[in-house]
Amino acid sequence: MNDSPTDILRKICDDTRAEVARRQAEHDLDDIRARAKDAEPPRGFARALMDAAASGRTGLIAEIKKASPSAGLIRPDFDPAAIATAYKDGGAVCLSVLTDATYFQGSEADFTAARAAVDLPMLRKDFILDEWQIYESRAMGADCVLLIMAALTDEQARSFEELATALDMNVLVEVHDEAELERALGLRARLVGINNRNLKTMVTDIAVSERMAVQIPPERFVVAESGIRDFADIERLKAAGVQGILVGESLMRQDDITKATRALLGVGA
Ligand SMILES: O=P(O)(O)OC[C@@H](O)[C@@H](O)c1c[nH]c2ccccc12
Repeated sequence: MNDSPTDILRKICDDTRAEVARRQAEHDLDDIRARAKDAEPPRGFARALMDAAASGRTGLIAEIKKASPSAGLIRPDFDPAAIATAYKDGGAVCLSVLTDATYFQGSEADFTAARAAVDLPMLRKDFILDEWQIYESRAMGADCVLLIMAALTDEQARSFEELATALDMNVLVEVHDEAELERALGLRARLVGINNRNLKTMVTDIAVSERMAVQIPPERFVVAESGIRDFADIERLKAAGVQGILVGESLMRQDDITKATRALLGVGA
């Protein structure tokens, strides 16, 4: 690994730790645990994806993303509830909502507004570095959390997965290369996400998913993430064994999100 101190992921993680410490000062562990216990029951995230795949469709996790470090502001007229509804009408089976404020201009309010607008299972998309954030995710109503192998030790990944599972959430484990994949396969998570974006260079290339999907054993469910733009991309990914996709930017840039989502999935209007 050639992690340098200027590595963007490292910087995001440092800032996230500081931000989490600020929030922990408002809600300590007992408090956030109690809120997680009282949260609305989980919606089956992995099940929704698997049902789609079982009926021959590529399960779309559509992402609500206002801005990103690589693209800057993506959607100025940002209404998470309206976008959630448009995604659902377009055929998304799950939603992902960025809650990181510093780099993605997201928030917990975006997440809860989207969740209230639709009945789709919800991924809380953030940089999870502390068990406190797992309770926090369930407390806001998350049905799935993302665990980024590049940001975690094996021990952290294992214990976070165990906690998320105990709270009845699913886990999407994210990998970008073979070394991370090998570590991820040591976990129990069914859902393995291959991030096409190189977090050091910010370049996306769906060939990363094509190369890696074939290395993932059939009992796992393969999700390709980032840089997916059209139906031709999906056909390429499907041919490589990808069963689900996570798409944000290319849909968030469209005026008519429902229409764009249908077009992406190759569904007639
Ligand atoms: O907007 P895109 O290129 O369609 O990508 C979506 C999603 O894969 C991307 O937002 C993402 C994948 N892994 C992440 C980890 C943190 C933040 C963001 C991400």
